[in-house]
This record gives sequence, C-alpha cells and structure tokens, in this order.
Amino acid sequence: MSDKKKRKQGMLENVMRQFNNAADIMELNPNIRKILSITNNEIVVHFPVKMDDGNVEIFTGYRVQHNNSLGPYKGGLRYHPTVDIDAARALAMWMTWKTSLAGLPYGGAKGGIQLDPLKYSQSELERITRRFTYALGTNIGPEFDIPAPDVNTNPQIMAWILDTFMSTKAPSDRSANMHVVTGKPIGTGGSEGRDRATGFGVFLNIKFWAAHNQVNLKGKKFIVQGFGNVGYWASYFMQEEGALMVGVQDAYGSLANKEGISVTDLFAHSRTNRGSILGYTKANEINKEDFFALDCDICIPSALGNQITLKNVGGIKAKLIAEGANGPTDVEAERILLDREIEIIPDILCNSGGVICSYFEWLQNRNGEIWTLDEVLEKLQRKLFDSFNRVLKTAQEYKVDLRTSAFIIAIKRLEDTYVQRGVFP
Ligand SMILES: NC(=O)C1=CN([C@@H]2O[C@H](COP(=O)(O)OP(=O)(O)OC[C@H]3O[C@@H](n4cnc5c(N)ncnc54)[C@H](O)[C@@H]3O)[C@@H](O)[C@H]2O)C=CC1
Ligand SMILES: O=C(O)CCC(=O)C(=O)O
Repeated sequence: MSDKKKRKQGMLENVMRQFNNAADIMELNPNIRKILSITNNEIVVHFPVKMDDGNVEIFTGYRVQHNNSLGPYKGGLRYHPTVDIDAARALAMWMTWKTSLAGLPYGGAKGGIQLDPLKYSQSELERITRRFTYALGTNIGPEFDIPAPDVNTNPQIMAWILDTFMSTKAPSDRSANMHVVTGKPIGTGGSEGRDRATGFGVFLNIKFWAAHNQVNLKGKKFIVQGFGNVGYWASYFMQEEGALMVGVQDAYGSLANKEGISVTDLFAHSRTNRGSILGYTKANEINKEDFFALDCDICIPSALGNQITLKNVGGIKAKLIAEGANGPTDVEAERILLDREIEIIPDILCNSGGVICSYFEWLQNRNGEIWTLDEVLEKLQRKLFDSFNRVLKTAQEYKVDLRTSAFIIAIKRLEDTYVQRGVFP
C-alpha cells in the first residue's frame, strides 16, 4: 500500500477511534453510537471543465454530510490531491464534533476537489469552482449545507461559489441566499475577522492554556507547520504576544533559526514567492524529517492530517501541541505524547475559531447586520473562553485528556437532542 493511501485511511480510522474512546467512557447509548458512526449523505460528482488550451479535463468533487441533528451541515471545501471519500468522511465527522462542542446550531460536513491547484491558472480555477458548484446543485444551501474555506481555498473561491449558486435562483431570491457560503470577501457579505479567526482562536487557546498553567508566553519558542491562513495568523498573534517562531514548515520546505524568524517578514516574502517560504535568507533550510524535533516549547501543526506519527513523535521537544490543523496527530503518537506528559489542545477546540466566526458571518447575512472587527473578535474570544473552560472542567470530572473531554462534551450535546426528541430514550 502506498504512503498516500495509508495517510488517507489513517484520518478516518483516527476520528473513529477518538469517537469510540469517548463514547466508551461516557457510556453512550448504543443506538446513538450507531447513528453517529455513519455519515448521512455522501455526494461524489464528476464534472468536465474546459482548460485554457481548449481541452476538457474531468474532475472529481466530494461533499460528505455527516450529521445535521443540531442544525444545517457546515464545513470547508479543500482543493488538494489527497481529497477523497475517506478524507471527506473523516473531516466531516470532525466538523460535527467541532460545531457541537462550540455550541453552534450546526452539524458537520466537508468536501472538496481532488486536484493540485498549482497546476491550474486563475481562470481555470474559477471555471472548476463554478462547475463544481453547479454539480453540487441543491446539495448545498444557506439553510441546508454551508461550505467555507479550507486548504487551498479562499475568499475568492467562496465568492465564485456564491455567485454561481445565486445565478441558479430567481432574482428576487438572490440576496436571501447570501449565507450559502461563509469566508467570503468582506465586500461580498464576508465578515470582518474571518481571515484571522482560526489562527486567532489557536493563539487564544494557547493563551488560555498558558494562563491555566501559569506559563508566560513571552520569550517562549514555537514551531509551526503550515504557513497558510491558519499557520500564519496563529504565528502572527504568538509573535505579538512576545513568543519566538524558531521553525516553520510548508509544502515546499522547512526553515529554522534559534534567534527567531520574523512572522511578518516571512509572510511578505512568501506572498511574492507563490505562497512558499523557500528562498527566505534570514533562516536556515533544514531537512523535512528534522522539523518536529526542533527545540521549542510549543508546536502548532497547521497543515494536513496525520503529521505527528510514530515516525517522528519520539523527537518532539515541545511541551504543548496546539492543533491548528484537523487531525494532525495520529492516535498512536498521541498515546506516547500523553505518556510523556506533553499536552494537546485538540483540533475540535483549538481551531474552532474559524467555524465560530463563520457562524457570525452567517448570522450577519441572515439578519442584514454588519459587525465591526472589534465586535467579532470580542464575541469570538468569549465563546472560545467558554469552550476552553468547559473542556478543562470535563477533563477533571472524567479524569481524561483534553481531546477525550472535548469529544465527550460534543457527543453529549448530540445525545441529548436525540433523547429529547424521544427517538432513543
Ligand atoms: N481555514 C480555516 O479557517 C480552517 C482551517 N483548518 C485546518 O487548518 C489546516 C490548514 O488550513 P489553511 O491554513 O486554511 O490552509 P492553507 O491552504 O491556507 O495553508 C496550508 C499550508 O500548509 C502547507 N502544507 C501543505 N502540505 C504540507 C505538508 N505536507 N507539509 C507541510 N506543510 C504543508 C501549505 O504549504 C500551506 O502553507 C487544515 O488542516 C485545515 O483543515 C481548521 C479550521 C478552520
Ligand atoms: O468555517 C467553516 O464553516 C468551517 C471551517 C472548517 O472547515 C474547519 O473548521 O475545519
């Protein structure tokens, strides 16, 4: 079996093991366990797109809707070669736990297209996105399933989805569909703060953890994997707090500097370098395999799933792993980290700032409101503080790690709704 295949299977296996572990501890009703173990709908679409050279290419797109018992399906769209049905299933399940933990009126979904966006021009990406939106048809909708950005998708792509979706509606209904996607550009119904919300949330969780453990973040060393939306903003706020980025890795390479790397300077470099950190002269290029073993206090994986595994866990020096990415730590590696008393702020808590801010955007669109950046960030901070404290309290109550605690809270909310409806007393 190829490494690529193993990685994809790993994500689904990981999320199921995380779920079953929490379900065992909380003694989840077996009927509800059955329901939550499967995905409600799995949409796979094949669609043709004309390329710049006049040839037609066929693309495969996915949208997996895991559960909507708490509200409309919600979750991002990823454009990446590793997107397939198992990846979409795993990521959709994580969305259900994440929205439930955050107390949002949403379920969970995820999807995307299996492609490498670097291989396509901007106008090809626009046509691919518009065709994908047509192919999804009524499988998405502002009160049914609301996509958002994820790896290699961005506000521009959300604007194309919105525009295409609206074009299928009668003119009188178009503005009522503004909330079919979130993470839109601000001029097209997007919310202030959605750009930084996930990374800001990662930073806030680290800050709450530091306050709880009487740790001062000033001068603390951190490494970040992924220097995209989440990795950049998390690093930006860490640097603002006085912490030092000593290592960074993206899809193109890995950099280290014991004295610290300027987050804003590196970002400016990557913007003029097709998003790549390579070629930055104020840090040393290191081997990809040595990245997680860099000497640091905090590690912020913010790229893909299954990055911290049995292969590299032994080298980790950080005392805290703050999961910006979805599913970056596999179950076996996590066991070793916990045995070594390395704490993990789990993805469904740590990166939940993004979907919380998406909810704010959806509310603003629905209610015809426009909130200021300060308002958004303040509301986000309050919500995340509440989630963090609930996770801490439940961890103490059940004597479990933070991930298991976050899962217990998320699953309990779902269990309650099924029981209250009388479906499974
Ligand atoms: N964008 C959002 O609001 C949210 C994103 N997430 C998760 O955060 C993670 C990152 O997402 P974004 O920052 O939005 O994506 P992005 O596309 O903006 O950035 C991804 C970054 O990861 C790097 N990368 C890709 N493959 C890599 C590899 N094999 N090794 C090292 N680096 C690699 C890329 O070069 C890029 O710097 C994903 O797991 C995503 O699901 C979670 C919650 C919300
Ligand atoms: O903003 C959203 O709706 C979802 C973002 C996302 O895909 C995630 O939290 O993993």
